[in-house]
Amino acid sequence: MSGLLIIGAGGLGKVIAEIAMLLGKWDRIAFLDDRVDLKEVMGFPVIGKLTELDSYKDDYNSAFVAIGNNKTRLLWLQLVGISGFNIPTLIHPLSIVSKFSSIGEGAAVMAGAVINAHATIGKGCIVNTCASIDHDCTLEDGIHVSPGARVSGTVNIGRCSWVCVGSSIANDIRIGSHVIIAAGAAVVQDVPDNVMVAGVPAILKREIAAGK
Ligand SMILES: CC(=O)SCCNC(=O)CCNC(=O)[C@H](O)C(C)(C)COP(=O)(O)OP(=O)(O)OC[C@H]1O[C@@H](n2cnc3c(N)ncnc32)[C@H](O)[C@@H]1OP(=O)(O)O
Repeated sequence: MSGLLIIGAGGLGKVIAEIAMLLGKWDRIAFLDDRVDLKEVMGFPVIGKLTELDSYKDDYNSAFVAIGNNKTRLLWLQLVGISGFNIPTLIHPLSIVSKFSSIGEGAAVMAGAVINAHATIGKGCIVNTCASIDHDCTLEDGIHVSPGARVSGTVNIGRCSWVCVGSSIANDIRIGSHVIIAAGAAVVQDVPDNVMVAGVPAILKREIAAGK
């Protein structure tokens, strides 16, 4: 047994802590969070700030980044790797994940999610509650597929994109990097990099400045 440090004690951190608890692989779980007043979440201690990461390496050999912002999550994932922590993949026991799929380090699959055969999920991705990723999809690093979103077969999604709650993507579609697909959208054609699309069918709503 060993220790798991969860980076970020917000909503995502809580869900991650519960999955880690259910998996039973760690004998202690703690958070790092920059809110000075926060001392405990769900019975797990908040033991320090994010910048203090390195000082906890002796007591916690694994770390998981639970930061909602996709770019920030990937950045911290890189830092956690450089610091030499093990980076687990956290899969809720009540999700359905094909043995023919692959899921990158630092990614999480929440309760009720389904990942079908030959889907590839990148590092630091979040497949949230009851979302589905169908066969032959490729999700690059740092993507968040929000609760109840549906990604049909053979869809490619670029780095750090956000598929918002309840949206759907038709099969054989390419979604660019740093894209936001708004809540409830139905995407039926390819989407370029750095845009927000919304509606049924989804149309371009605005551009997103590169790097945002
Ligand atoms: C466990 C969890 O909680 S995980 C988190 C889950 N959360 C989500 O999935 C977030 C869902 N949020 C949304 O969908 C939001 O609307 C966002 C993030 C897309 C808003 O993005 P923004 O770029 O800030 O959109 P903004 O408010 O500037 O709106 C831009 C335009 O898009 C429209 N728009 C925004 N969202 C939607 C939508 N879901 N459907 C249709 N149109 C929309 C706006 O009305 C506006 O239209 P207009 O230019 O014609 O007036």
